[in-house]
Amino acid sequence: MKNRKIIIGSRRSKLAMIYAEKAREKILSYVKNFGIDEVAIKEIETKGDQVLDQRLSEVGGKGLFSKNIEVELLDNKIDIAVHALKDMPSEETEGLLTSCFLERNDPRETLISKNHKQLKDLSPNSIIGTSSFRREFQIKKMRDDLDCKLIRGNVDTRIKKLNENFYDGIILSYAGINSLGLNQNISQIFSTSEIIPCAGQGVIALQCRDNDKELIEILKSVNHQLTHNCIKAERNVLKILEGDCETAVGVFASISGFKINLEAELFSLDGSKRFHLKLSENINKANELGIEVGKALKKLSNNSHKK
Ligand SMILES: NCc1[nH]cc(CCC(=O)O)c1CC(=O)O
Repeated sequence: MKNRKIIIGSRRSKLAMIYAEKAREKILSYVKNFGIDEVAIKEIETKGDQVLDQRLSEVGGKGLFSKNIEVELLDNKIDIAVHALKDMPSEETEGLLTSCFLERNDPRETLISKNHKQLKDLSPNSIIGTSSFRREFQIKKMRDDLDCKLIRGNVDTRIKKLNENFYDGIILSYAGINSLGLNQNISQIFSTSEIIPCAGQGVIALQCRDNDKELIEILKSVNHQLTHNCIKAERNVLKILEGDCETAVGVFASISGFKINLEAELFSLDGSKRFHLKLSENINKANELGIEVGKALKKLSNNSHKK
């Protein structure tokens, strides 16, 4: 390939731009081998950024953050779309390919609270800001007196709303806060078993057109294989459950030696029932493990997780 310029498209938010820059640097460290001249970044506004007063599931569900960016990719206006994997629907858009993932950032969930209190020390009936049913049910599992209220917006907007006393605490991912350099706000970090993250949390995904052979080759060398194995397992659980943003499901895969461990929990639609599973497989069976756990959870829930 000669003198090709690559354009990366990403959401306009500060965090998305940091993710795009990470992807850019990673690609640049490989391009010498591929004859790429320049890697540019283009900011794209998405519906998920525009509508800030409703739950994502109410605005229109799947792909709110990714759709506009995917359209630009299909229209040849950009060459690579960078997404926070957890914001992507579990089914791939026709004509596109997502098979390159950067090494996972810290996948854990954190509490940011007034006066740096831990969850157990919050006053009775405190208000937690989250727009995710998964986080709501997981928090209530630990403290059933707490009240969860909708919060939307970027990470910094959410912290601002906490400081304006609309909430006593908010739950955010470590990866986002850390990437923005806002760690000093963190009051508590939960282990991935205390609060099982959502599938793909902390993973940056690079998507391209499925017929862009040159780029597919480059992205193959950029891809972090162990992360790839983990998210295959995690996202297969979502596929089997046919979940959307309203599905309250935590899924987390980790590698130890030649094993891949998958822990998952699924809640019924009203949050009253919890189904939990933890299984291990040989690392080259990541796909199968995800399917197995997904099917087992589906059976346990007897479709109580769906409308
Ligand atoms: N849905 C919002 C979102 N999408 C990606 C991240 C950052 C974490 C990540 O990259 O997985 C966040 C914020 C959060 O959950 O704290």
